[in-house]
Amino acid sequence: MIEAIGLTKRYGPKVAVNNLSFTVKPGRVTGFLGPNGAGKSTTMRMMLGLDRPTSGEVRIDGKPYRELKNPLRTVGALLDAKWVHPNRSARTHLLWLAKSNGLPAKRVDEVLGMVGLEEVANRKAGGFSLGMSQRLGIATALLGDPKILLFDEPVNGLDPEGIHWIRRFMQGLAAEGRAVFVSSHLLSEMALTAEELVVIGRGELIAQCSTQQFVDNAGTQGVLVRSPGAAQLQQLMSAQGLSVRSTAQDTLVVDEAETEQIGELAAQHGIVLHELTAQRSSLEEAFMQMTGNAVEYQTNLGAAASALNTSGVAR
Ligand SMILES: Nc1ncnc2c1ncn2[C@@H]1O[C@H](COP(=O)(O)OP(=O)(O)OP(=O)(O)O)[C@@H](O)[C@H]1O
Repeated sequence: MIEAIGLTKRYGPKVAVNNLSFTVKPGRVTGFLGPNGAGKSTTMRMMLGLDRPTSGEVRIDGKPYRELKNPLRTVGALLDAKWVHPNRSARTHLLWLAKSNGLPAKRVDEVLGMVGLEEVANRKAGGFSLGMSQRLGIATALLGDPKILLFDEPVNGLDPEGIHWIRRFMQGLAAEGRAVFVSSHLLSEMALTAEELVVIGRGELIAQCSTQQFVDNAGTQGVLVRSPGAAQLQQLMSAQGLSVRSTAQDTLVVDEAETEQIGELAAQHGIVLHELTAQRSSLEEAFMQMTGNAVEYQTNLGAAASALNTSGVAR
């Protein structure tokens, strides 16, 4: 299990990560979601002891990374798939790492087999495609058979087959009881991969909840109404406390409303409707709105938070 507690990182005046607290539990894939520049890589580096927090701490099985007796046997990480000497073969790279960390050489063939690189194991890693490099990075992370795995944007730049393979592989690792923490800036990708989400925007926590909860709440609901009696209907809806905007002479958009409610109101007052359509913004749009605007534009904080009206959500 990983616990981030009040984690903060400043680079001069820039606050990259701000008072971030969350937990990563074993037996599931936890997605670490946030747009580019949100602070995901900085957080992961602090988790691995590669960057020192300005304040706060990360505990891995109750201890900071630097106090782990056998770090590679506890935590495996893929931060940068191209971090391999280009003239070394995949096998030599893994053997060198295994040797320098007191791990048995036979583990190298095991991990090469797990990621499907046996046939190219003696080729120079410099000539590997991005997908092969990612597999080698994953093999490296698995070398110490760790219970905790961190992957930073592992599917970036991969083709659909590579993405599918990594997704299934991470889910398999979680099914073995490992804690898998994987970052991405794509909600659609994480919705398919992760069971739990930690969502950040501009360095701050927006939500930690199940993916299902997040997806159910992320798309804001509205209703589009077209009516020759739009002006009268707008007055009636405003009187009921609904937020209504007129987008054309006969067209209204009502936030956070249900079609039934509006249809019944119109019927009660004999107002003719030409159209009554439920609208749901796309998940990715809702996510960008929450993570992009929530922190920078304080006036939008309420709207962003109400879109996520769940108990596991930061406000
Ligand atoms: N060494 C550094 N010095 C100054 N600013 C930094 C440094 N490292 C990161 N930052 C800034 O901190 C913020 C968070 O960066 P970080 O790379 O952690 O975000 P990210 O969510 O991983 O984004 P990406 O998906 O683009 O990698 C960014 O604004 C970045 O410019």
